[in-house]
Amino acid sequence: MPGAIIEARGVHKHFGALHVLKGVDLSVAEREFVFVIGPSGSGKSTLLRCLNRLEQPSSGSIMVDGTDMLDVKTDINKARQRIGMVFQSFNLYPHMTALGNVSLALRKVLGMPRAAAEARAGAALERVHLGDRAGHFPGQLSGGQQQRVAIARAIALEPRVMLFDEPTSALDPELVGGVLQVMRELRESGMTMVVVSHEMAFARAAADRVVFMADGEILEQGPPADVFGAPSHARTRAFIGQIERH
Ligand SMILES: Nc1ncnc2c1ncn2[C@@H]1O[C@H](COP(=O)(O)OP(=O)(O)OP(=O)(O)O)[C@@H](O)[C@H]1O
Repeated sequence: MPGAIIEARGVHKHFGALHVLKGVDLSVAEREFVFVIGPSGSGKSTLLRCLNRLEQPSSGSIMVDGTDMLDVKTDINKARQRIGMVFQSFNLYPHMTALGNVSLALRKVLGMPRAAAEARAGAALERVHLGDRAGHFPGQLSGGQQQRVAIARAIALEPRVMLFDEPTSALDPELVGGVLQVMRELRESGMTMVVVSHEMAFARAAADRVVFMADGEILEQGPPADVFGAPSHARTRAFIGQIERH
């Protein structure tokens, strides 16, 4: 794909005898919002984790922002600085404030001096609408607010792409909306995003492209209106039908 910022080709991943990714090709254009859906165990998280090499693919090629993620000569920590990731669990330090958590990442990863790191961390917290919670500890924040701190921590590093792995799955339903709103705003600001999530209404409303995975393969993909409205594959139809009955 011309202008792709993520280009994964023929990615296979085995965990022992388990063949989890079976030759996945995924290209993501700059500023594109790609939403990956599919049944549990289909390999969605593994694919996402291969993109920033949290998992080492068994074979294939992965280029992100011009960097060969699988080349042994690639400085993987440096490459990962340009790939923000948000997980289901927030992974915040409980003894540090929201500002402390975000600025620590800047100091550790970018080596920024404390004052500059705190200024940038404060701006990132503003972007996730937590400017007034900068001095709060994680235990004083709701799950949704903690996840927004985790998003602030990722965007403060000014990544070129953001990966989200089930970012709202651990949240009570009433806290999901605030996190999705922040993701929507991030997308509107032009961030390239790949999201694995079961938030189908959000996928319909906000994604540029929906990718349906089953059994380690991409079975179909396209604009949300097509994938949800007129899925071409029986497995997609079954999956969407099942989700919508719930
Ligand atoms: N580190 C690992 N070691 C062994 N098996 C793993 C590992 N990580 C994932 N798997 C297996 O790989 C398969 C795909 O898992 P993955 O988490 O990628 O699926 P998923 O589509 O994201 O599912 P879910 O929606 O349930 O998160 C599953 O069978 C899982 O048990």
